[in-house]
Amino acid sequence: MIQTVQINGMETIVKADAEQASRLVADLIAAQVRGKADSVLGLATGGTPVQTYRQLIEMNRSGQVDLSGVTSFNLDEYIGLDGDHPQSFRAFMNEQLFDHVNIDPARTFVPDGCAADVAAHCAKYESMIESAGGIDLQLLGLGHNGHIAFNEPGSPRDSRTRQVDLTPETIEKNARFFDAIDDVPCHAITMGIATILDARQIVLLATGAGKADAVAAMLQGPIDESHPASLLRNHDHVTVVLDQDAAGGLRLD
Ligand SMILES: O=P(O)(O)OC[C@H]1O[C@](O)(CO)[C@@H](O)[C@@H]1O
Repeated sequence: MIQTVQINGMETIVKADAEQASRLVADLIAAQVRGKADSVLGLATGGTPVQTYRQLIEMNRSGQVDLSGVTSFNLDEYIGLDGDHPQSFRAFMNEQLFDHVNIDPARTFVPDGCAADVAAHCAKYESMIESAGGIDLQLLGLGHNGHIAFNEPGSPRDSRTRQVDLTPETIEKNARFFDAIDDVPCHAITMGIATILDARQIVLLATGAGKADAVAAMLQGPIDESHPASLLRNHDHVTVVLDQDAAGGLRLD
């Protein structure tokens, strides 16, 4: 089943399964880069984009997409983990994508979870994005509680890159990547809602039945800071890519 629908102004594409949804997202990223070799990509971590990154690796190896001119900025990083820590988002990105494609490592940026002056680092991250020309395409996952990046419920719509506290729910969900829940950092650096909304195009990928409620609230609930992903409806170029399970809570009439 392939279905493309407009839901409250958001182009929503429902694919049969997570693999097909991930392939479509890889195709959208590749199309962006083919159209503009020096594209600035905003990238995400978490379980959701892993298959998309595998597809991109394959496409890069087979010459279907050249990432040598691309600059990337990741959404977030745990406070207290340096880039060598196996559970840091920098290590995740290196393992899942950067080490396997021809992107220039010097042009891959992830917030520094061990920055001595976090506020100054966040301000610099914002100015680096601006100096790079802004983000052409921002890839997003979706938290079960509606978070985007680490913008938890209640995050202000005008928020920019900053230090945040993680909710107990997010810590619990992300504990699967750590040996023990007590190892999960309680704080992170994240791009803000306004930083994300500055991207020229946003592609949000959500898969699995566990995301169905968050997807329905994002697309068909109130636009409200209590569900940060709903604020994406204030952007005019968002593509939501779902598998059937993640679309299961939508009213499609
Ligand atoms: O893709 P997952 O692992 O379900 O995570 C969803 C979201 O949660 C985060 O991992 C943060 O908790 C985001 O980076 C991601 O978009």
